[in-house]
Amino acid sequence: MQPLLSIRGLVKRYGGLLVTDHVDLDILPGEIHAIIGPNGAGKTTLISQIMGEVPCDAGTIRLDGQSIDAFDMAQRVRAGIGRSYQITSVIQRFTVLENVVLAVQGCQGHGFHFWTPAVETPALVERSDELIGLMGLTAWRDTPAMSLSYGQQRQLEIAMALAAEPKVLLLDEPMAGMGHGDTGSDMMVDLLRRLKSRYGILLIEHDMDAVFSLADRISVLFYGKVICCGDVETIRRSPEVREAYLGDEEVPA
Ligand SMILES: Nc1ncnc2c1ncn2[C@@H]1O[C@H](COP(=O)(O)OP(=O)(O)OP(=O)(O)O)[C@@H](O)[C@H]1O
Repeated sequence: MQPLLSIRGLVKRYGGLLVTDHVDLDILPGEIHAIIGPNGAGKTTLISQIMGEVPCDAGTIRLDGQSIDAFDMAQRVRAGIGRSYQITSVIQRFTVLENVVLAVQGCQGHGFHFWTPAVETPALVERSDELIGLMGLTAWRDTPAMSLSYGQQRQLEIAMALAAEPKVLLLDEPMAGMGHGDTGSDMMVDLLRRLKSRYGILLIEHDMDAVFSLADRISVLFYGKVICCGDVETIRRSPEVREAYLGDEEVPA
């Protein structure tokens, strides 16, 4: 099966610091590939390189077989790479629908027609409702974002990232700020499981319960280097991974 995203020999240096150390990584269609690693291992930098926000010092990135190395960020988004941010891009006083409509409108290149509010443009509303449904927010469609729970705001962010119709979705800590096993985090796990049939997903997450229940494959990053890549069992059993990252932590069953 051809990978949706294929990374080879990716390098990033900040002065003498090798932050991304010749990373190879594939995301297959329908796969959640998680990246775990201690703070400062280089996870966010790697995502930023894939997105084109941080320039690479060496290596290649292919999307669906096509090199995107020369693409800027906007071209990468158009080619099919989507990202949700740790820092929210939601407009708090807008409703769920208004936020998603704005994202869809921006991605579809609709101009602003001041005489027709975007929320009254049927094609935009239809597509937005689909994304709102996909992210489990239909009951909150007309609720201002500021009245949503933290977890629902993260769901809204992902709905907005999906507006660009990505092939690959890069998720930077979608469970951040939610407690282990709270309803928001359980809900997000269910939603991501549903999304993976439609998108390849690269998941950065510190919540190990979530990672172990969702990931098809896990790459462990340590000082910028992938020290182990495999399925959940391989990662759980790897003495190298335990030593480097999991330590003596109780690994979820
Ligand atoms: N612009 C920069 N200039 C210099 N060093 C940087 C820069 N951005 C990141 N770094 C360094 O690169 C390393 C990797 O950082 P990065 O944020 O990618 O790690 P991370 O694994 O995402 O960490 P966390 O889990 O805490 O989010 C760190 O040592 C960080 O200090």
